[in-house]
Amino acid sequence: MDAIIKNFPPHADKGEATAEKNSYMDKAVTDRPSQEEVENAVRTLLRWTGDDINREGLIETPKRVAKAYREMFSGYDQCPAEELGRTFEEVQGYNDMVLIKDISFHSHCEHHMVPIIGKAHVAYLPDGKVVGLSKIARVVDIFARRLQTQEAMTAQIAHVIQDVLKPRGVAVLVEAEHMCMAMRGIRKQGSFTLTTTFTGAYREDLQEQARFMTMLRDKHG
Ligand SMILES: Nc1nc2c(ncn2[C@@H]2O[C@H](COP(=O)(O)OP(=O)(O)OP(=O)(O)O)[C@@H](O)[C@H]2O)c(=O)[nH]1
Ligand SMILES: [Zn+2]
Repeated sequence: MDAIIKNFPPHADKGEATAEKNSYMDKAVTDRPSQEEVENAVRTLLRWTGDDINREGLIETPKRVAKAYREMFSGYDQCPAEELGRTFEEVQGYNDMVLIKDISFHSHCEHHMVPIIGKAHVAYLPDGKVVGLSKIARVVDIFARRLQTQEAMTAQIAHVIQDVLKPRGVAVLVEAEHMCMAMRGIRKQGSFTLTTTFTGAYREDLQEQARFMTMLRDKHG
């Protein structure tokens, strides 16, 4: 496990980016500003809205926003691989699909820093060992609490489960609404984006893929 958990700044490459350097499994070492700096930055954004930063209702806002950001972006302080470290082998030889549906998440798009609201559906085909169900949801949350594109988040969830748990295959389907498309820009409410990543048997065997999709669809009736 130690070999997998590495620490380095996620954007610190000096023109020599490698897949390893940008590993989705890392606990990022961040270069955070001071409390004073971040509160000043929020004041600048408040001025950018056109509001009066000195009115009573906004006095504490910079502090609140700084605190909210630490919570909403807490995924940078956590390592998804670590969550998958504890596994169970006593499952009576169970080796069929484990599917966790409807894992709700809130993320933020890396382009506009506004919410992405959606659900992830994650399945894997065990190879002798399973992981606690909540750990899969924790992995989704960790990646969601970073700035994201939906495509990257979908791939990251699938690949970390594949790399750490080493099941026969992983299937991830993410469905989400992007507030940057609903609240601004094109302003399309209710449009959902679906993304999938399949690894191992799910990628190679179309029947396994179809079974995953059927089990998801069955739930929706
Ligand atoms: N592929 C992908 N695109 C995303 C995601 N989240 C937001 N976007 C898109 O990122 C694009 C950024 O486009 P730009 O033209 O650079 O920025 P913009 O002028 O704000 O774009 P508009 O939203 O079209 O006004 C937009 O088309 C967004 O819809 C995502 O998770 N995946
Ligand atoms: Zn966006």
